[in-house]
Amino acid sequence: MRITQVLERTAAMKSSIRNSVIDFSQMTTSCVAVVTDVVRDGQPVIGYGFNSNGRYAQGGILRERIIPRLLAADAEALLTDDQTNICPFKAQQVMLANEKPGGHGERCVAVGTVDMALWDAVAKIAGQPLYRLLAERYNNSQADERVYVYAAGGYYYPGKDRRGLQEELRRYLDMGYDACKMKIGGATLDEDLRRIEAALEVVGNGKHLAVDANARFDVETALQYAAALAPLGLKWYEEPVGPLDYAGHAAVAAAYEGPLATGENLFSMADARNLMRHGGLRPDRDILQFDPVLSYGLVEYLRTLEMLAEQGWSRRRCIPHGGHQFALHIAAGMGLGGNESYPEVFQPFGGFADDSPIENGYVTLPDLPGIGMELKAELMPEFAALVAGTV
Ligand SMILES: O=C([O-])CC(=O)C(=O)O
Ligand SMILES: [Mg+2]
Repeated sequence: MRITQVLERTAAMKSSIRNSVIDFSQMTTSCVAVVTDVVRDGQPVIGYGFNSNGRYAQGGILRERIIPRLLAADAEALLTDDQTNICPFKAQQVMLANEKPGGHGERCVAVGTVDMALWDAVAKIAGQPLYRLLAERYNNSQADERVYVYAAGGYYYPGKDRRGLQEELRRYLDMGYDACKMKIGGATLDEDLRRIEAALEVVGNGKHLAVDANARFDVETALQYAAALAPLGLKWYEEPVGPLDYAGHAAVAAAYEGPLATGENLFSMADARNLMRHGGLRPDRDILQFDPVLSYGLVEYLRTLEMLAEQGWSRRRCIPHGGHQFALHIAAGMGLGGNESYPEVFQPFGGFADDSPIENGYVTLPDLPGIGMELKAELMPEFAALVAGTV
């Protein structure tokens, strides 16, 4: 068997929402298809991937470096030793040939996007949903049959008032979510506190509401917010300071008793390890949000999970960023604490399979081999446009 083509295109992921640091009016993502000569049900197996959200499309790096390396490799260099399936670990070595360590830039996103498509193909070739394959290979066959998910939204957008925020969060609860996340840091502290109060009226109490500052604050402002948030007993306070400011995280953790969440902008096991070594985070309460797609893919994420175990952290503290089905499978297969969900934003990439209702904050995974992109009707045209006429 061999990989016959690796296709990529840029898709729009834009909307008028903004968090405290960026708006998403120009946001894009790369869609990737890994085409193989393996035939299942009369069709060649194709794996699909996209680059999560929050980082722009990676077309240049994909076209100039990553894809040519894969296509130039001997077929066997990308396969398992018994030659029956693709080996994402070997593929990662090929994709990262002649790349220096550290300073990850955006290549980690490009590699992670292809990695998603490779794992989709691997699971389809094996005839299994990805989460079951992962559980069998890496988690003593202990898959979670349902995964905790929370509804991320609560963005700022033009004309949106507190009532608009309340209506949005109410829709999430009506869909079956039991917790929501909203943005802070894009308004004054006073206005944010009024927004949070309005949100709490809908969700009931702080246990059902997380807030996300998107790394907007310096340490002093983060501490001011921490003091104001402390009495609310929130689910978590996310990215209070810059992702690489480990001492800043430690200062906030020392002052704020409630759970902190962070990690979506750390893009390698080595960066995650620095956070664990120096960020003052607490294994009994804090949440780690490393996104497997933004950070070199599942191959690297497995290294990160190993590192966390060495540092004495349970995998249940991990709730990945990105609201994609890939991380949902990883959460179910590897026994993570849950996964983010974007029920309304970042469409058509946000959200899970069309027929997967949320019940009391949990979602079950479809039985289809692979990741299940095919079960999200509005998403598939993004990939179909990529492969049309090529297979
Ligand atoms: O607004 C964003 O960039 C997304 C984000 O932080 C999240 O999902 O936690
Ligand atoms: Mg965030």
